[in-house]
Amino acid sequence: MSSTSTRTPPEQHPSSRSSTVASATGSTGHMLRRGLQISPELTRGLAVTLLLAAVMTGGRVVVPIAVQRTTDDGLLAPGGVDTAVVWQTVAWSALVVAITAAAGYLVISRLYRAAEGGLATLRRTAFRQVHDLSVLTQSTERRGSMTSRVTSDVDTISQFVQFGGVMLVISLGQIVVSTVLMLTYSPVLTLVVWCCFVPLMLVIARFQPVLGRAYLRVRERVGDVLAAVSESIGGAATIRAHHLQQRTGERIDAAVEAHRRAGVGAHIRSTMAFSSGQFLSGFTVAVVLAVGTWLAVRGDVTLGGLLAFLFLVNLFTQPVQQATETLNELQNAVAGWRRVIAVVDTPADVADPGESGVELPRGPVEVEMREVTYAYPGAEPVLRDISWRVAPGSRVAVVGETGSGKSTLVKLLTRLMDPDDGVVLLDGHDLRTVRFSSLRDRVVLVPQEGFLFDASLAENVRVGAPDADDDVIAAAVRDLGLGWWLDGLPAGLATGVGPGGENLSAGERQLVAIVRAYLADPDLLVLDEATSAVDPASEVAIQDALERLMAGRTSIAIAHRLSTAEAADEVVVVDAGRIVERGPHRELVGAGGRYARLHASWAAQQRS
Ligand SMILES: Nc1ncnc2c1ncn2[C@@H]1O[C@H](COP(=O)(O)OP(=O)(O)OP(=O)(O)O)[C@@H](O)[C@H]1O
Repeated sequence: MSSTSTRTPPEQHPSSRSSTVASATGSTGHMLRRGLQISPELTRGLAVTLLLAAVMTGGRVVVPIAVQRTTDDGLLAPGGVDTAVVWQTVAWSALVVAITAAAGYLVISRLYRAAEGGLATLRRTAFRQVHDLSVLTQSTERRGSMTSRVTSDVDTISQFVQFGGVMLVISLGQIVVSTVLMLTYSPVLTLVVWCCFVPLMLVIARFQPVLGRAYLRVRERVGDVLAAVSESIGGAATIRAHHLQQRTGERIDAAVEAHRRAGVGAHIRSTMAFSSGQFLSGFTVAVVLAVGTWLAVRGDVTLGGLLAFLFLVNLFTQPVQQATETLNELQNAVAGWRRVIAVVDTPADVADPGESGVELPRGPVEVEMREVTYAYPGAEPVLRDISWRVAPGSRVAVVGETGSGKSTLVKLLTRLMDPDDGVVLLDGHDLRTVRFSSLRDRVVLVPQEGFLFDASLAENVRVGAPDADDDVIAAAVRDLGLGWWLDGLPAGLATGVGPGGENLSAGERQLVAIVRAYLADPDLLVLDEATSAVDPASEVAIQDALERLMAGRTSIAIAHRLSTAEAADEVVVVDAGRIVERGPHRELVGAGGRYARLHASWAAQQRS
């Protein structure tokens, strides 16, 4: 028996045997559309935001117009300085600037709200999906890498959606508005401006996929760093015990170095785009000044027109430069989106039939496997043609050598995975047709290495029955004959178990698992017996509590202890993925086969 009982987790459906989560493929546009589909908050109220953004953009052209009017119609008016025109223009400009500022405030606050809402939904969706993926998919993806998909990859998206997306639209609007105004002042100068900038735009367009790949590499390296770090923290005790500090340090260094290189590569590429934008802005202003002065001397533009034009060039070049930066953010965001969407869109390979599924009635369960075969992806079958029936209320011990397929059998019985061939039945119903909610109520898996949360004992056992109050929990502990244990704990049920349950002994962790399972009150108990040794007194307490837990329920235990096999109604011997012997303990010992040999070695071990 082991440290935790968990209710069979909700898993999803069989179609795909692929167990890995890579990065989603598809064009930037496709990724954006899919991202917006997953987080509808990002586009909610967008029309109003864009309208306000249009006001904000339109308001920006007031300065060049004001400059032109005050210069040409005010300061250089044919009849001398016209102060009325100057004051009037200044007053109007002040009003428009105030409105523009208010619109800007509203745009930004609306964007932040939409972005935070959308990203929270994305995080939640991705996180739930991580739990819906089969154990197989979860175990093939390194934990840190999976964590980075749900956390830091989502953060990269936030920078873009908080401002970049709408900035791109505002920039585009600003380019159009300034171009129209520039045309009214001087078509020739407008042509000059566009001629300077078109090459940059073409370069940027060609550069985007390169940047996209560079940022995806950065995201992947972030995942690698997190995976290496979390593994080294999780395995700290083993690392110390085997003096692996140097090797672990080297692995982390290598991951950090790869991340550094990827980061520098991406930033250098984006800086090249940014610097070329800056260079071209300066260059354009210089050319406009030269050509504009020549046109002014010829009388083709007024002084006010030229000054206004220079402001407009600034209005034009600013969003073009901004756009290069925003496009970088976009590529970074799309790289993050690719990795998160890959999680969200990975077909969960064990599906809940949901409302249309079967609701199993309460009472001891009959379990049956019919010609079940299972192979892990890309490997030979580890279970072949297993046919087996467990009568309601009976107690079965599954034994076999290490690697024979016992744990795989348990995963199929609790629907952590589905078989490739054959069927697993509970009370005659194919497990695939049983609602998860019903499965969770009726079947409880007590894994070998369960998880204890860094919380009180009460909170940890409440995993089995979330609604149980302290009195119910205390009563359950006493029902299991463990009152002495509870009474001896420093703070009773409020005792903290520590991270991973480290404040408890191995035996006590097993007791927590038993209480959890008892509170869950299942009809079928699937036990993966712990191999860790405990002191004789704890062993007796565990055995006694287990007896009480199993009473009146069907139970299937992977047995590592002789006593469990001896007490079972039936022993099933698994060897190389097949059931090779089955029957009551005494009969099998008498038969002198594989079980008899296993039993003899157990007995010898116990004597020694
Ligand atoms: N996630 C996995 N991916 C690929 N192969 C796996 C996976 N899990 C188990 N296997 C392989 O399947 C075979 C059966 O493993 P299983 O864990 O079911 O054996 P077991 O009898 O429970 O062993 P033990 O008593 O040591 O726990 C082994 O060869 C193992 O290497």
